[in-house]
Amino acid sequence: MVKICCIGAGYVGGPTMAVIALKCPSIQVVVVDISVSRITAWNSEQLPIYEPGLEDIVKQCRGKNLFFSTDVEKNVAEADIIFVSVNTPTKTQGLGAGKAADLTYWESSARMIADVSTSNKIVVEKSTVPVKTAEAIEKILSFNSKGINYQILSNPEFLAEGTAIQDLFNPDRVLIGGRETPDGQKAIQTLKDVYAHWVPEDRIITTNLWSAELSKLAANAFLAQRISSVNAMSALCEATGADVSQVSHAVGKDTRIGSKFLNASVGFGGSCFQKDILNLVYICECNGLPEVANYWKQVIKVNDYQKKRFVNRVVSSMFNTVSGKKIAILGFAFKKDTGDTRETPAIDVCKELLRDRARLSIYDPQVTVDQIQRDLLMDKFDWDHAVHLQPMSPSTVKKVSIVWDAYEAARDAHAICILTEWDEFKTLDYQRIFDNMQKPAFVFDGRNMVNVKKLREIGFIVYSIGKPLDPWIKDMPAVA
Ligand SMILES: NC(=O)c1ccc[n+]([C@@H]2O[C@H](COP(=O)([O-])OP(=O)(O)OC[C@H]3O[C@@H](n4cnc5c(N)ncnc54)[C@H](O)[C@@H]3O)[C@@H](O)[C@H]2O)c1
Ligand SMILES: O=c1ccn([C@@H]2O[C@H](COP(=O)(O)OP(=O)(O)O[C@H]3O[C@H](CO)[C@@H](O)[C@H](O)[C@H]3O)[C@@H](O)[C@H]2O)c(=O)[nH]1
Repeated sequence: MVKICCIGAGYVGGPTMAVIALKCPSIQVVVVDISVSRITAWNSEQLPIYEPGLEDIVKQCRGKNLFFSTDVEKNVAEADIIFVSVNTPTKTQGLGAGKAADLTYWESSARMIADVSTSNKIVVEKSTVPVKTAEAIEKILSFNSKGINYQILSNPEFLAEGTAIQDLFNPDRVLIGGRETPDGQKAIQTLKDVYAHWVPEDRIITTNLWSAELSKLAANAFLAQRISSVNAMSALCEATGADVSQVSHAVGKDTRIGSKFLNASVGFGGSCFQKDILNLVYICECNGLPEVANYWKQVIKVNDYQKKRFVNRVVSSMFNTVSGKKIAILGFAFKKDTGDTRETPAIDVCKELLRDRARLSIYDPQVTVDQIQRDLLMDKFDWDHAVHLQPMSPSTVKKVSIVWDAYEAARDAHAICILTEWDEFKTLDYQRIFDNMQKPAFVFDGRNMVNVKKLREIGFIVYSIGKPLDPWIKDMPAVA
């Protein structure tokens, strides 16, 4: 029986290994992690991450050919294929701080593999890493090899949160990079055989190591670039009376451009886009390519501009002051169908509003009170580091209440900001909400999901990203 061990039981390690276990009953899969609480949760009724469809799969396979364990060394030693799916955050200190990927967790995993291995291994980079990381890992392993043959493969993951299971069941492509030697090609074939249990062969792409590593960064940069492009257009739409939804529909109808990923928003979030583009920028700079670095840097700058622009709209519309005013925040996760808040635009928006002395009442169906408190206290990039580097028992952020109902959040509020596109926000009783709010009552829709016409009929003053402006808002330009 082929034995797979995955180091890192996070948003990638957990779902990908669960799907491999489901699709390959003849393979034994063990997911290991140094975090005892995470492993305990994977072995419990309450999984550590919320992902539609995941619970069913875990329940089907757990205890049969899918196991979660904190016994990292034993399971690594016994495995034939080791996936490394640990976090690769942005460095917060030292050389490359604020840009370069921090490979501390990756390197310690590689050293541990070298320490405990007694048989040949295929080591698979599942984490998103800088191009050429495989070479560094090869060096660590070969300097400590004790005669063991290690083959390193790059197999970046393209799943998106909220649709992870769907993406894993039916991937656009599976990418495997390896050495162009006979041993390298043999290792590629072994991994290909795993995916071939359910992925059609023509969707399994094989490349050299560096192309696979770089393709992951490139794919995320291209995706994020589309959002920054449409968000940049949204500012111009507001200035000219064009409607960004109509513009993206018209643009996306061109089959060369395509319609996906053209929704204007308060900004992209999530643990990957910003981190991976910063990483790409740093790699370009290190390779003496400042023009290329600046090109990609602009994607992040436009994203920051979009978040700032949204807050400016809120404050300027409300007579340039939100001091002491209650503002309801609907949605805190970085997108719907996940409880993940890493780099969510809600953090920046909330922090800015708090700086302007607003009182916030936050509602999200999947994010815990503790997580929101932690996020509002944490410094940039700290979220992706070990727990001991994060505020341990967050003291309550004053002026923030976290409630479990959108109506409660909006009661007596002056304004509502919609920051995550949860489906339930489409069907709220906005008349009831309006009746219980201070007047004038504002809705700032950061996800373009409300029916603007209906809400204006109720009496709301509505701001929707990139849409023709309410006359009220038009007269109050958002100047930074
Ligand atoms: N989240 C996504 O949607 C996504 C998608 C594609 C790729 N990625 C990439 O995959 C990687 C993992 O992302 P994630 O979101 O799953 O991260 P995560 O933080 O949810 O999980 C990483 C896990 O690795 C564990 N870990 C760290 N060092 C360890 C060690 N030495 N031994 C054992 N366990 C260790 C941590 O405790 C943590 O539970 C990152 O490189 C990320 O960029 C993420
Ligand atoms: O038209 C759009 C599409 C997305 N977003 C926002 O962009 C962010 C990222 O969304 P999405 O890409 O769907 O989720 P992620 O889970 O971050 O997935 C991205 O990052 C992963 C980690 O690298 C990759 O594996 C995926 O392919 C890539 O889509 C979220 O805040 C979305 O709300 C928009 O604002 N407009």
